[in-house]
Amino acid sequence: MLLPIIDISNKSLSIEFIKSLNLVGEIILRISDFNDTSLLSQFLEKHQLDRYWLFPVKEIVPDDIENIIKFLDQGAQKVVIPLSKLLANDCFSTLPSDRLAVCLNSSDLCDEGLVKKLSGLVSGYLVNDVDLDSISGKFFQDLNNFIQNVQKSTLSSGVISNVGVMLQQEKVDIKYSPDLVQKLSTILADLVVPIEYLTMDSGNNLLNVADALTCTLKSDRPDGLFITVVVDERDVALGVVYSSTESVKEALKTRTGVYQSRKRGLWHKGATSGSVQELKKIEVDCDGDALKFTVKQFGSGFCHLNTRTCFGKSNGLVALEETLRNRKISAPPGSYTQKLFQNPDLLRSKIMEEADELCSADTKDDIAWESADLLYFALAKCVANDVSLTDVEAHLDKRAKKITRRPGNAKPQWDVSTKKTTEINDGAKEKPIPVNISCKSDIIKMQKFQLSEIDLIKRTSLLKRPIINSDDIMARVRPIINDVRNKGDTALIEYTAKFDKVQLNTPVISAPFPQEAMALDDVTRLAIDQAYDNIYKFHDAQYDRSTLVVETMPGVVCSRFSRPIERVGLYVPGGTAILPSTTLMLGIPAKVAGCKEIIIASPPRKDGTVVPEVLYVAHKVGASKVLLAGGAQAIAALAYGTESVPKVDKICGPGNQYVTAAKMFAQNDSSAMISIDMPAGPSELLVIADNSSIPAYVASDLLSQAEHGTDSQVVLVGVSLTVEHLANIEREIHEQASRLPRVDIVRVSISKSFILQVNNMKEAMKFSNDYSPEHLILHIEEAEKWVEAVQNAGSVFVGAYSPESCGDYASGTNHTLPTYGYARMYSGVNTLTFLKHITSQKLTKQGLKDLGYTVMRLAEIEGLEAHRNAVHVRIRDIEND
Ligand SMILES: NC(=O)c1ccc[n+]([C@@H]2O[C@H](COP(=O)([O-])OP(=O)(O)OC[C@H]3O[C@@H](n4cnc5c(N)ncnc54)[C@H](O)[C@@H]3O)[C@@H](O)[C@H]2O)c1
Ligand SMILES: N[C@H](CO)Cc1c[nH]c[nH+]1
Repeated sequence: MLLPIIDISNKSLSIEFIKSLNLVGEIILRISDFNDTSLLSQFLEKHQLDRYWLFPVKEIVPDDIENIIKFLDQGAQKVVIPLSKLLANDCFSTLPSDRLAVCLNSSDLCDEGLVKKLSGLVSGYLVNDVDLDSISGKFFQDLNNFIQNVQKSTLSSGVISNVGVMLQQEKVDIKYSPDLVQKLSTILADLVVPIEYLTMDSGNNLLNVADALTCTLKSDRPDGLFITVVVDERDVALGVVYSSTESVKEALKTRTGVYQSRKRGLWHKGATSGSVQELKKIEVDCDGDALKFTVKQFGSGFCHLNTRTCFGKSNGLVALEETLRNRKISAPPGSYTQKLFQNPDLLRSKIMEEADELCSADTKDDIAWESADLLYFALAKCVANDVSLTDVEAHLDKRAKKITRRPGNAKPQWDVSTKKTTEINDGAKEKPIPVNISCKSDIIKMQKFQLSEIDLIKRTSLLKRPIINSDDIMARVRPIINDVRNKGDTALIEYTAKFDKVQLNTPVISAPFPQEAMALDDVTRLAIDQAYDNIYKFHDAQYDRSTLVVETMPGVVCSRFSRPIERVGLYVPGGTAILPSTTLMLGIPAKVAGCKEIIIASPPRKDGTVVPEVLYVAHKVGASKVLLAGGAQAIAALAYGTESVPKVDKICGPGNQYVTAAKMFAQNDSSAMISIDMPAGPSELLVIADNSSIPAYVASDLLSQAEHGTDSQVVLVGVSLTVEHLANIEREIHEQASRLPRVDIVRVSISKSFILQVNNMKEAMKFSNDYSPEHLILHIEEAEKWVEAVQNAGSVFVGAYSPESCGDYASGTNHTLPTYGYARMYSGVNTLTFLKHITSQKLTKQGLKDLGYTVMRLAEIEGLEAHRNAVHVRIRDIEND
């Protein structure tokens, strides 16, 4: 759409105008002194900008990133770096890609490899110096291709990239028109417009901001109005209204809630009732047919019924804040809340008491309960001092933009830790670590061993996985299985309520699944479809549909043909992560094999529904039912059947210890008559890396498995790594881990994992084969050559550009693989997992005659006379013929 650009040294800028501009999106700020933050600080304070990019003039972008971090910490959404600098310096890759943009020339768009080089580095692209006349020619096509490649390359990252087009400024008659904005928006490009060319009114050669906003919108109403959702600063929906270009113009000019009434024309919200609105933001929805106005609502509320919203009462923290505010104004006699307002000492004591109780809580319920208590008293403190939830959230949002984290150590009086790890790298001064989520200060690191320094006992212990107390787990699983066998659906529903905290009416959804329950956005659907195609291709190629025919001797023909296993149950874990990918990995080979009935089981979401992505895949693979249950209860239902779940012949899929134990139990129970794929457990990975490896890649691979669960185990086998190289890998592990949303899981799994230094590749391979990892990644020179030496592993990833994530999701191989060392004797899930083979034979008279004496002699040796006789009666006839 529109990306306004402002030179902050320009003294004649209107504060009001810039504030209005910021309501419709981010603004690019041109700065000419990168070392002086004061000019920028003054500018930001004066104009109260909260959404902006920084675009330093070319010469001043420093190679060292300290200053960039400083600006990002200060709140810049993105910093723009010239292409040459970005590619020349590795250090930019340590910054989050959603906070960097690159400045390119139009000629760079034709460089085919560029998008790949920039992917994962930046999320904004400014195409500089574009000739206005070229926009309708070849440039437009190049730009379109470039943008499509950018979108494809960021498909799975969830980061949305902006591409802005900056026109050459030399032309005096330059005209920024809504048509131009509209044309670029058709290929998802934004027009960068210097503020001097923008207006909130009208003017010669000036572009009206509201026109630029609404020209990209489409209305599906005959009156051409745009549906507008109005939300408060906490994103709570207040109501739905309509806007026109005129009303948006007025709203931007006045920075208040102005809409278009279908009956009364322009509608200044609150003009008569006093319930006015201060406009905070206007956004366009993803497909350009609706607007969202974020407002600060004054007065009794948004609704004509004098309630805050048109959708009834609020709940949760919003409702609590409202109640506390009301109590502050007038409270019923004896109100405890008012007592708190009047007695700050009591309030202080309660906050301390509840914080202490929260620290001691350890079950899910207790933690939720104690957190609720603490939030109540914390909010009472806020309301007593006129601090709103919005004020609190503004701080959180500001902190979320910071990419360096504070050490986060507790003050001495609260510090209960035994080890005080405040220094990094043996005493080196702690340098800022780009991270935006965690305040924990401990270094995230793996244990370290040197093969030449450990004895055989230690080596053997390193090969073992953490011990699971199977008696204990079995004791928990057995009653669950028995209950499901005896009480069927009722038990399933009870256990889902107990473990997954969801009360279901029915535990099963049958095909055809409702379209709305598997509705996905285009990007997600495309990603799943592409993964589906690759996985299908690879698994289809595994299926040899021909019959094997061998004439073992003249007249003796043996053959073998395959048949699908008819009814299969596929378990898709869902405890800590949603796993549509596992649905693909199990469902596709079952479909390729031709299984008649595919039933997918997965724990339901908190609202009792199935993750739409999982349901979409279930639909694609032709599943007949989805069972909304997890754990041992789901496995029991599949193994024994219930009123609504048909019993299956084979159960496949990974899961936690309860799932694995239940699969093993059912497999050993002959009354269940069931087989399983393999005993798959917590994810694991072994990386072999030498000095040619790229530390950031090695670390990223280790973390990609460590994030699965606290029980995941990752191993790095270092081949003669130099001290410096190993330190780089360790630093990357810490820095990248600290930035992960699942840092708390990683902190535990990484601390249980280890690095083993060995002297050469032979030692490394020997250790890896003995360990038999689920995944093996080779970050070594001539990696391909070493694949031959792999004896035991679930799946191998060869070279720097084969991250395990590709195999986890979309390259084509399967990700349900043997763990726990079972790669010594099991294969991962594949098409054969869902097939069985039947053999047949046909002997001619002559064939039987020639083989008969051998068979009769062998039967004689075993003393099985009936066997011998079955041949004898025939041979006798043949010989008498
Ligand atoms: N090898 C692979 O291909 C692969 C792929 C994905 C995930 N995984 C692994 O699968 C596992 C997924 O585990 P998860 O927990 O996230 O999901 P899950 O679906 O396996 O388990 C969740 C279920 O566990 C049951 N449960 C939880 N606490 C229980 C208790 N105290 N007693 C009895 N039952 C209980 C509940 O019924 C819940 O629905 C992880 O270990 C992960 O590493 C492996
Ligand atoms: N790495 C897992 C197998 O161990 C599979 C997976 C699912 N989602 C992401 N990865």
